[in-house]
Amino acid sequence: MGGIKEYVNGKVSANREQIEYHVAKILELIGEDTSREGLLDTPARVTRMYEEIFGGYSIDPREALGVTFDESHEELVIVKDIVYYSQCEHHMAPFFGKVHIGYVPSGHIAGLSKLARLVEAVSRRLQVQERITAQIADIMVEVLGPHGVMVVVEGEHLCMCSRGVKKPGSKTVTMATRGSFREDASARAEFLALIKE
Ligand SMILES: Nc1nc2c(ncn2[C@@H]2O[C@H](COP(=O)(O)OP(=O)(O)OP(=O)(O)O)[C@@H](O)[C@H]2O)c(=O)[nH]1
Ligand SMILES: [Zn+2]
Repeated sequence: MGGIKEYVNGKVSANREQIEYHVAKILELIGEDTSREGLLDTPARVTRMYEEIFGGYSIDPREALGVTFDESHEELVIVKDIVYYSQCEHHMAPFFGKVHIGYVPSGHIAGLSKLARLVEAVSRRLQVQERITAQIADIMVEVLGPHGVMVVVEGEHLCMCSRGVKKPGSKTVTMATRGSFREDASARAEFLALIKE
């Protein structure tokens, strides 16, 4: 993993005026009338939306996970069905679904809400689903040093639904395993069974 820059580079708020200007330009270039009532506030609204949907750039995911406790529990912990919304980096179209995280602690446990904060920090960016999955697993390893981590991400990609290949309802499932989950097929099977319940 690299330095803090790799994760924290949020610029939307600092560049608000420029973003508004360029959104208005795009509206013009697609043939819209930017002076009509319904579009008057659209550049500012889109910019505010960007602050939200790209808010992950302003958060270091390692800090999001930062609150940990020393605890001797060394059995599987799962937080499942964590809803996320992200934007695909190829089309800037939304993709969204659920993240399931399982880990076997080794001396440190994470505050449960912090796992959801970690998901927010890595997903509210331009992303690909595979990278969200791997980053969550790698940051869990880095911050908690667990015996093992397994992450499953389910996603529906609007760039595959409303355009292009047009296959609404298709789901992408990605998985990352680290440590004990990589070596132990029965641990993977146990995790997969528990997230299905
Ligand atoms: N692996 C992966 N691919 C993604 C993700 N999000 C979008 N894509 C894909 O990125 C690819 C970009 O392909 P291109 O051929 O460059 O773009 P395109 O011409 O718009 O492709 P189509 O979507 O097939 O129309 C598409 O196949 C998308 O489905 C993701 O999270 N992971
Ligand atoms: Zn896409």
